[in-house]
Amino acid sequence: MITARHLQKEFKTPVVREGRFSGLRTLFSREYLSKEAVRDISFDIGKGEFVGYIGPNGAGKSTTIKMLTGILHPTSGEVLLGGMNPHQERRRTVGRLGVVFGQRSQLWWDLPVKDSYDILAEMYGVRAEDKTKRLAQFAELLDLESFWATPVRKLSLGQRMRADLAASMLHDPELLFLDEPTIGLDVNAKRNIRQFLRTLNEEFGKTILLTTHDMDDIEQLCNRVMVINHGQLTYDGSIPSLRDTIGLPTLIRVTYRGSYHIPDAISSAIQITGAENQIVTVEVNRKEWSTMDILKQLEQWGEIEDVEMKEPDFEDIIHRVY
Ligand SMILES: Nc1ncnc2c1ncn2[C@@H]1O[C@H](COP(=O)(O)OP(=O)(O)OP(=O)(O)O)[C@@H](O)[C@H]1O
Repeated sequence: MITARHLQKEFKTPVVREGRFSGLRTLFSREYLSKEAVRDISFDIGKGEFVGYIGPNGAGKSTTIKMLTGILHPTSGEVLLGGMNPHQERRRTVGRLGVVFGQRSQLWWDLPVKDSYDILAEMYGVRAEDKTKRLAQFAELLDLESFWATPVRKLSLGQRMRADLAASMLHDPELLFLDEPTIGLDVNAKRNIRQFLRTLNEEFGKTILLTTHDMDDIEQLCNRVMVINHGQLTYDGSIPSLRDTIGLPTLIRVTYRGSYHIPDAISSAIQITGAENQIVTVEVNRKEWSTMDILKQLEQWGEIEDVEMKEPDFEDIIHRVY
């Protein structure tokens, strides 16, 4: 569905001159600073995948998305969306993709929400009956009707995001690019948006590429994550294998019934981080040891009453990757 081959983007900005007539001298300057925003990125995204594209600020995410959607021309490399080059075959590819930027709206600020849909349907050549059918579907899934007639500028952020998502899907694209769709939203609004995205992916079979700084979005929605840092792809795979690669320890809290005894020599795979009253806390690397093996060890120390396990937070894992 999406193919990126050796994508590169270098930005050249003129060196800013100082002193008298600095603006004019900068304008005619032949000296440039170059910035390699994206360096030799390649990947394939198949139909129906839900992929998270993450990385620290300035890593090159937006630049990649702009190249994928045909807004920016790569310095070198190739992008194909469903076999088409989005830059050269702009009109055809635009019809197959939907884009949502959390920070910007594609709706008309002073018009009621429903008027924006009329304009977009016209622009994309959506037939009247398709528009009615899809809007009825989205109205139900996103509860649009309560602000149907409200001018976009008066919508709350959560309402605006729901309205924008419906707008991006009005022409029924197969591919959806989302840039921070839950930014600034409260817990409830985030949940609604995530549910809608899940429905689009699982029930409508849409292929989705999601850029976000919200790791809960990634963990809850994506079956694959790509990490970009300093313009390079540093990880591309599933979340469980990312956990394994980073290998942060799992925390196990064991409550013993009665007395227990921690032997002097224990496996180096187990680190004791606390032993107070009846509770012993250990950190274990589950890459080296299975849960059963660890529990068998802990059982030898005393009679176990209760066990609690805590996997490393996804945020902590990502912190290691960045
Ligand atoms: N038009 C441009 N001209 C010059 N440099 C640019 C331009 N657009 C982006 N850059 C630079 O390219 C690098 C990557 O920027 P990009 O916006 O792709 O990062 P990002 O990963 O989307 O960051 P964020 O998470 O902050 O949105 C940054 O150093 C940025 O300053």
